[in-house]
Amino acid sequence: MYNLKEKEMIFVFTGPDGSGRKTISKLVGDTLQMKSVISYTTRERRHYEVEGIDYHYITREQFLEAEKNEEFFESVEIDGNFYGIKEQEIVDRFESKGCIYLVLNIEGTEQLKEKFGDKVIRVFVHVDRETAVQRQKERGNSEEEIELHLNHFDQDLLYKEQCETAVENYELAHTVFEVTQTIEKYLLEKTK
Ligand SMILES: Nc1ncnc2c1ncn2[C@@H]1O[C@H](COP(=O)(O)OP(=O)(O)OP(=O)(O)O)[C@@H](O)[C@H]1O
Ligand SMILES: Nc1nc2c(ncn2[C@@H]2O[C@H](COP(=O)(O)O)[C@@H](O)[C@H]2O)c(=O)[nH]1
Repeated sequence: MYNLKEKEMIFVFTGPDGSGRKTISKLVGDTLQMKSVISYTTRERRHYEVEGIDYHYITREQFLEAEKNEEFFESVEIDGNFYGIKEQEIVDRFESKGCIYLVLNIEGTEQLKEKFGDKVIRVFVHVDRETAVQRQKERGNSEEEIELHLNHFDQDLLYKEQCETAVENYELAHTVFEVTQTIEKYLLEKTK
């Protein structure tokens, strides 16, 4: 397992599905010139997703083989599908910059927090249940998928209290501004 170096940090965007983590993290990452790493998943590609941009879509066999070879930095099973981030890709990212961001479910976030402590800053993004459902419907998620997400919505919300920072995501520009400022503070602190 890769051990983060002294000044290396990971910002993890977490929270319930549909809260806007991917959207916010991308905009904040672009603003701060901070990059992410694309996850591998065995989940089927949704019609609006693109291979190599949203995920790398692989078979269960490929995933299990990679797991056997200890290629994953972290991995989880969610609603019957596997998700993971390749360690080598994390190492490559850290070579070009000392901080990266990831968008993870709560279990994966907690795994990294336990391993790396203060080097992991958790940004919890949240909206109310109705808004999360509405956004997923508008984006074209199936009813079944939304239902699966809702099964752990309330449980996911409880994790907010444990995170280093939390933000409500209603007005996009405002949320991005707030999160950018928060992350900048952590980055400034790191350079001291
Ligand atoms: N502030 C906002 N106002 C309106 N729509 C938003 C806002 N933030 C995100 N969205 C939209 O909501 C949908 C879900 O956002 P996003 O994919 O970023 O969420 P997520 O938390 O990563 O969840 P998931 O894992 O389900 O994708 C997207 O269609 C996105 O464009
Ligand atoms: N722990 C990890 N969580 C991941 C990874 N890639 C994505 N995710 C999270 O999984 C759920 C479901 O995602 P969906 O795209 O199928 O709706 C969501 O919370 C993602 O943020 C990963 O590599 N590890």
